[in-house]
Amino acid sequence: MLPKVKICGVTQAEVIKHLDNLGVSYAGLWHGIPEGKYNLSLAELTALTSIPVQNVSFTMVTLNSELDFLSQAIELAHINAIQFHGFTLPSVIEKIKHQYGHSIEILKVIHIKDNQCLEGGFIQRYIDAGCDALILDSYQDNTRIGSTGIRLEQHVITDFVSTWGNQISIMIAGGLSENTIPELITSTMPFGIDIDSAARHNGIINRERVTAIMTSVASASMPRLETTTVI
Ligand SMILES: O=C(O)c1ccccc1N[C@@H]1O[C@H](COP(=O)(O)O)[C@@H](O)[C@H]1O
Repeated sequence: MLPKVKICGVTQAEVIKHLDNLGVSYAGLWHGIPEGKYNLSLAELTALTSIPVQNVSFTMVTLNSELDFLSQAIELAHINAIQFHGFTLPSVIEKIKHQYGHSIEILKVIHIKDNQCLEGGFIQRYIDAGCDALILDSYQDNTRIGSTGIRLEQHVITDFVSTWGNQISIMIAGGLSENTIPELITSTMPFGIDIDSAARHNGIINRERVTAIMTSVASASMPRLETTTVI
């Protein structure tokens, strides 16, 4: 199975249609990211998630852990998944899962700084709370919580996947592009990849950029043919 692709920070209806046609699995829509450059109001989130799609899961990306805020978005917009960025408590995830069950997929970002996992002691609790997948991403500080441009070192990814990959699906984020995807897929074959910056041209998500990413994922995932030398 091909790794799933999430493209993050969508703000336009036309982009949703492109992502859906290109076979992208998750469209990340920012809501509850104060002053975030792609942040959407509830009305904008509701409008974008009303577009009919075949493939894409509408994924609300948020730093907000307040239950009233989350419930309002779930009940008014047509979201399929929530990506909790930042330091959400496992109890919040447990409550959302308890209330909405399988209708909302939960992706929890696990932040890596200087090769250390900042939520190291919480991973089992996130899994037990009902998270569907974890996203490993690089973290700099409170002002650069995502899109840091810092790629995770391969040994950090390998260690994490070998420790937790038998319990939960793992996605990888952090400065990925069509140039770095092949190495990641060959060495790790993650459940999914999460991309923001590399999907853009002049700051706008671009069909050609996403096509390059999808092509890279598909070709890197093809089984290699063994060559036999006949003497
Ligand atoms: O980009 C940000 O500043 C940001 C802020 C709050 C939540 C998420 C944010 N970015 C997310 O980081 C990953 C990886 O992006 P990239 O490919 O490294 O540019 C993605 O989910 C972004 O939306």
